[in-house]
Amino acid sequence: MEVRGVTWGPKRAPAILHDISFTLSEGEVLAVCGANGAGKSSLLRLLYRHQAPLSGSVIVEGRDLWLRPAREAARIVAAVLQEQPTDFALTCREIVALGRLPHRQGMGPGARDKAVTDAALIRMDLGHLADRRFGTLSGGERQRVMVARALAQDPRILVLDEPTNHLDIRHQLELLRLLRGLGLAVVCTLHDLTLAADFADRVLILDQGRVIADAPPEEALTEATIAQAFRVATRIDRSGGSPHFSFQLDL
Ligand SMILES: Nc1ncnc2c1ncn2[C@@H]1O[C@H](COP(=O)(O)OP(=O)(O)OP(=O)(O)O)[C@@H](O)[C@H]1O
Repeated sequence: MEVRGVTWGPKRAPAILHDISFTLSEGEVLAVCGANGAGKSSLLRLLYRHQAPLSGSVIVEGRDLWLRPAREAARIVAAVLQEQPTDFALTCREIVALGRLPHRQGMGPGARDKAVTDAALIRMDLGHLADRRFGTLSGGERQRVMVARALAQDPRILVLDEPTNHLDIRHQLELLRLLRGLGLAVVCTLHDLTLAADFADRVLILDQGRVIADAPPEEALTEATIAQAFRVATRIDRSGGSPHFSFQLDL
């Protein structure tokens, strides 16, 4: 994926994203970090073909994402969003099976659709919940269903908005390890800088809709960039295996 100079903002309002460019290679994991309102979710919406950039382009596998039909784009890019389906009467399996829609031939699901749906349920540790109604699941279980739906979509690029929300520590680590192991290009927003440092190949930091860093975690997550992006004083202890961040309000 190649993002070339994209700008976006709501109609008749100042721009929110300013001239953003970056590339994402196969198998690479990119964490997008930044303060509340920095533009992370807005940027992600351009990547899964939900919103078109006002200028610039998102090129996927050599072609502008917006020149591809929606169904074709959905076979390439899958998204896990913060908003979840409101159709609480559907079972887990039915929601995960929705991920197969861009691939389906003919009327109903075929044998491959069923096999891929089952594999995604198992992969997200949801086998025992497959026939439960979505509305009866806990927040973390619902989040895992949404990731399973995206996996069932069998995409080449996975875009996730705060995927670790609602997950306990074990499920956070399991999810991030799973994402790393998929071999897909992954873009995800993360508020937890330690998780971003441990899990991402690259960290892109947004500040007021502009990229202020796009580099491997140890280069991107510095005391200076964190101070600029989050308006907090930071000390980073890199003496252990993972960096340890401590924060103070006073700059
Ligand atoms: N459709 C819209 N109309 C007006 N303002 C919008 C719209 N979409 C986003 N914004 C504004 O753009 C800014 C960036 O929003 P965005 O949701 O991308 O931030 P974020 O970095 O994901 O924040 P958070 O960490 O709080 O989720 C915010 O100030 C938001 O209010």
